Amino acid sequence: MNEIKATLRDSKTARWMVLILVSFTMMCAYYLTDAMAPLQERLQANLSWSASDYGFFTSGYGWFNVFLLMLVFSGMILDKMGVRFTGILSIGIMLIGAAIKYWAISGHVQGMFELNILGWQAISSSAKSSVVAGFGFAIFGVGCEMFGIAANKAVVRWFRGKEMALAIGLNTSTGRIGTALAMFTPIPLVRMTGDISAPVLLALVLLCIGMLVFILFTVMDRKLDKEDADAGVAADEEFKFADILEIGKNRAFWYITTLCVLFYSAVFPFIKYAVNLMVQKFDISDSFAGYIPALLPFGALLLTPVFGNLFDKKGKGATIMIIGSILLVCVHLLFSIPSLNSFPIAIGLVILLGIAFSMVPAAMWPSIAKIIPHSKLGTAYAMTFWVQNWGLMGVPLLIGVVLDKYCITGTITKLVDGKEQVITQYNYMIPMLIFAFFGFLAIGFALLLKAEDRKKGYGLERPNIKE
Ligand SMILES: C[C@H](NC(=O)[C@@H](N)CCCCN)C(=O)O
Repeated sequence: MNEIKATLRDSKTARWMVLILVSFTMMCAYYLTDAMAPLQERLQANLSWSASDYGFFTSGYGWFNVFLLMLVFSGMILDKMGVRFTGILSIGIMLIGAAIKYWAISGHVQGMFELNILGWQAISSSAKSSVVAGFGFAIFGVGCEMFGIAANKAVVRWFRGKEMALAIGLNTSTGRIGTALAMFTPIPLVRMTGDISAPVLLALVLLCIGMLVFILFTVMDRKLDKEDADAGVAADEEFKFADILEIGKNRAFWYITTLCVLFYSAVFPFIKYAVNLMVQKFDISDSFAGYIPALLPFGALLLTPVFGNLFDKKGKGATIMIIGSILLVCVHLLFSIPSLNSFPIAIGLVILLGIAFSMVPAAMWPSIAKIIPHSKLGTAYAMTFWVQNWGLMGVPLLIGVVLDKYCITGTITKLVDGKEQVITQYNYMIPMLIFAFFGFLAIGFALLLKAEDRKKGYGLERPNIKE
């Protein structure tokens, strides 16, 4: 009988160490993604952005991923070059993008921008700084998504057959710490420094530390490669174009992917407007408003591993996704009711949204690993992220335009950071109904997934841990 040699992967300490290293960088990336979200009002007042400019800038995250198919290339690079190379490359790309974004909002870009193609106004008059910041965010988005798939693949590599869903859940949770910090640290930082770009600068410094931490991970991962080679563990197959076709033929994959774009379209874009919603609908003071949406990722950060662990031990992955989607619809419908505007309701709804935001990701990402072979996992995650990026790109823009067109209720003049500023007021009912509609469709796809799993026997309702 062949003796199976223990590798670094079999050491609990090594596995969890790897998770800490990868997750720290994930946290820095997520902080950078949302560090400007609480500044919507200030960006509008200080840089003369409209809600559409803010939506346009925010949609920048997905431009290159979607239109230049950068996510698909990222998946190929990941499956061909491995997690170490892809991880370092992605952090480098994030740093370049974030530096451009910083430059754009720190007063170096002034004036208005219009793009006319043969007399047709392709981009209506927008603040130049929002266009340049959007361009930087587009580059950053390429790196951030590339890092996301590399991190998922790294975690699966180290935790396969062990605490896989728990580890993916913890990795995602650490990302959520970044999002939570991004909700409540930027406004105090701007107040302290008097500089609207200070949060982005802090995020850039954090990401440089993230790069160093990730380099430590590559040292451990290289060691595992060597041990695997010595133990005769076959290296992953290289990427082939046929993989895309093969993954594309899997109906369950499309159900998960469609569920993913719908669900995330109702969460990440919501986060971008949540601080403003708290100020304008729930009348929460600007300095405190960020703490409420921070409960969302904070709740998710505590509960994602709980649901990941539940999935590992008890299964019920598809059912968890159905319940999470139902919860999402209920929360957005309640947010849309104008008379429900008290402080406890804001807190309660955000906490419920945090629970939904833990359930679906905790079951969704490990489910992909259950239906797609490991060698094609990078490509599969990339394809899912690509479809998801249509939502991350389109929905914030849609919400910005809807706010400007249908939701303005007036303007008020108030003191912001010691200056009198004119602030546009919005009624958020229509945006919340749009988010609820996405959630409603997500329930349908979660149900289809459960039926497909029953038919094909993928085991999404069965535990992940092999006893
Ligand atoms: C792991 C997963 N990541 C994604 O869905 C990314 N495509 C989007 C990251 C956006 C960063 N704020 C997740 O966060 O659940």
